[in-house]
Amino acid sequence: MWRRKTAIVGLGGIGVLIFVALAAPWIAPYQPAAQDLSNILAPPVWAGGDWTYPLGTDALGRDVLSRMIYGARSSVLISAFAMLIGATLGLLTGLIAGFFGRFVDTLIMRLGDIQLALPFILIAIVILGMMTERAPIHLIVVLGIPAWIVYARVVRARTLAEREQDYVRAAETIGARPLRRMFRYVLPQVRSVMPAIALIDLSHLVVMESTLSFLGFGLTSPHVSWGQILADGRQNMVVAPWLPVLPGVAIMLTVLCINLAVEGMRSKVEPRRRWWSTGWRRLGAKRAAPNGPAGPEASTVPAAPAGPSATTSASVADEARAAPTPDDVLLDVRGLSVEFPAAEGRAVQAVRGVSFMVGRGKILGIVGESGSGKSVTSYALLRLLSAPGRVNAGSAVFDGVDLLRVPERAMRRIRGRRIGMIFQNPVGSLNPVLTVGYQMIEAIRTNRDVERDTAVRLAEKVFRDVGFADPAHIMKQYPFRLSGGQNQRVMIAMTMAIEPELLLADEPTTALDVTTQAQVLDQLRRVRDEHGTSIMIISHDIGLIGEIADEVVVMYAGEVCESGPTERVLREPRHPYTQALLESVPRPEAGIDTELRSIPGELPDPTRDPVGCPFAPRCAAAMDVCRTHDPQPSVLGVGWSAACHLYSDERSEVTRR
Ligand SMILES: Nc1ncnc2c1ncn2[C@@H]1O[C@H](COP(=O)(O)OP(=O)(O)OP(=O)(O)O)[C@@H](O)[C@H]1O
Repeated sequence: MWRRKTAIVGLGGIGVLIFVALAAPWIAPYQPAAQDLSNILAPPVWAGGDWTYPLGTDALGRDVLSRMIYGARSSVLISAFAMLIGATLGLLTGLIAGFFGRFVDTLIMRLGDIQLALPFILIAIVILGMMTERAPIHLIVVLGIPAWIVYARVVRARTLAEREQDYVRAAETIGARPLRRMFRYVLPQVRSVMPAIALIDLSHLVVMESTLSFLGFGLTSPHVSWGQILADGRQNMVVAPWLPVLPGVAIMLTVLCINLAVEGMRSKVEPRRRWWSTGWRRLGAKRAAPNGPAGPEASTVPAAPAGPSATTSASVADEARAAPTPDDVLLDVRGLSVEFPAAEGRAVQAVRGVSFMVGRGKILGIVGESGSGKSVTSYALLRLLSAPGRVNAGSAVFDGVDLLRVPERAMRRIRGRRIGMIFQNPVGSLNPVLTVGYQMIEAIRTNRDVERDTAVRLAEKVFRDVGFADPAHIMKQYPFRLSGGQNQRVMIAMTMAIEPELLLADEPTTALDVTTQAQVLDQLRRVRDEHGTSIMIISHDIGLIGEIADEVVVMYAGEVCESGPTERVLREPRHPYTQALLESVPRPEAGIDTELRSIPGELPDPTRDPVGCPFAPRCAAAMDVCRTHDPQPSVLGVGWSAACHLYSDERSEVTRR
């Protein structure tokens, strides 16, 4: 709200300035060079002068008000046109450098470096000093051309990220020429950075133009600029102090208004800073790049959906994909595949054709050992994969919207606001230099249109809800002053305050002691029960998933090996991997003497496409077919399936080892 108000003030000021600049010939009472020699250094009205010259006159008897008005005209026109030249050159060169890369990029960027190393003001003085007559066009060219590098650097960086996007590659495969790809696919994504840079550049140009005029290298008479008025006024500062003050104040107010407008525009052109932004940062700066599947033309690999519609047949899976998602399903992920291209044309296949559903108001647990693809799955859903990771197949329909294909702008409105995330390391996910109260209020106000007082009250309420007896005290604390459990509860409180429909919790209790773990799980249940939030919780601890989840998805080597209602899967695990996972954690019903077993062997090399079942080399029940054929999910009960040959129709034809 505050940001919006300051932006309105800034834009209002700029609007007034533009009006004055354009209407100068009509609103200025005199010509700027007209002299009244009988009224030299007449004082302004507040210093005893009369209304003939409201701002007084200068040493040549010229009306200061008229000169200020015409000065605004010069300053605005010169700065605006110089900005347009710089922005156009910078946008084109940045786009070309980023898009074509290699030699072109090196050449353009080194030219930029050379230019930045040169003292701009001295060069401008030399060039302008060689001219006896200086009109606005001369200043526009001298100020405008060097500004290109400011734009080019930012545009290049954006272009570098954007050209890697699958939809740009897809355009290439359908034959779109480079210039078309550059202007039609990349340019619309990168141009959003321009308004904010242009405004910053504008304020810089206003100051530069005034500085050059002040130094005597600006416009020559009859043109007038604020810098010139300032320079003239300096000579009579003792007898007429208002003369240098008036243009000084005008320059200062102009720069202030532009900066206020920039501040407001930042929220429009940059992704909004959210409470979890530090969390994203933890994942690596490049994660924020959108990485949906390869555009509308992307092929999707048929994959059998798990859950209620899981079958053994790919064709039935296709039918299921076409079927509308039931109303009680909030998130429907089908055939999700993610890869990380590696050296020598290889790729880490982190997630392979994963399908699952998250019901409204339900908790889904995703379990599997380290490296099984759990986290990558959740990052893919939020389109926060670290580069060069990309989704190469699948869909993830969240409340009717495919998260993997929705435009990035719409995705920004979904992330945080509709889908929240809790990270493994809560301390690292909070900004260490801001109090948790500040971060909480910022989170609320970024995502909900409420006044500060309301946000504070809401913050106190949710902090109380997550078990802080004295919310006011907690809100004054910095994250490092709180324990891991307290920080995790802060993160949960932030999520509760924003009330997303879906909460992704990646190992939310890993760093916590058992008592605090229980408290955090309790909080998550309360979020579900009181707000109806659906939760997708990721853990390597199947015992923990058993405690909290309604449905469970067991992942191994990037694939779903078993999924279904938690109670059934944990009571009668069918997939040998699920069984092995359960045998590796203590269970109350197993008895005190039961020995915990570790799973022998290790995960297969993710850069190699596994032949047959990926778990076969570690599976005590492996059969010959397991080493040659990929098992398809077999339905075991309502919403329960396992991808294991033990339950496939062919099992009678194969020999147990
Ligand atoms: N940035 C990356 N570059 C290359 N490979 C990656 C990258 N991030 C993840 N992977 C690979 O993706 C696979 C799945 O990783 P993921 O982090 O999803 O596993 P996980 O089951 O969440 O494990 P953990 O519990 O340890 O986080 C692993 O083989 C991992 O090496």
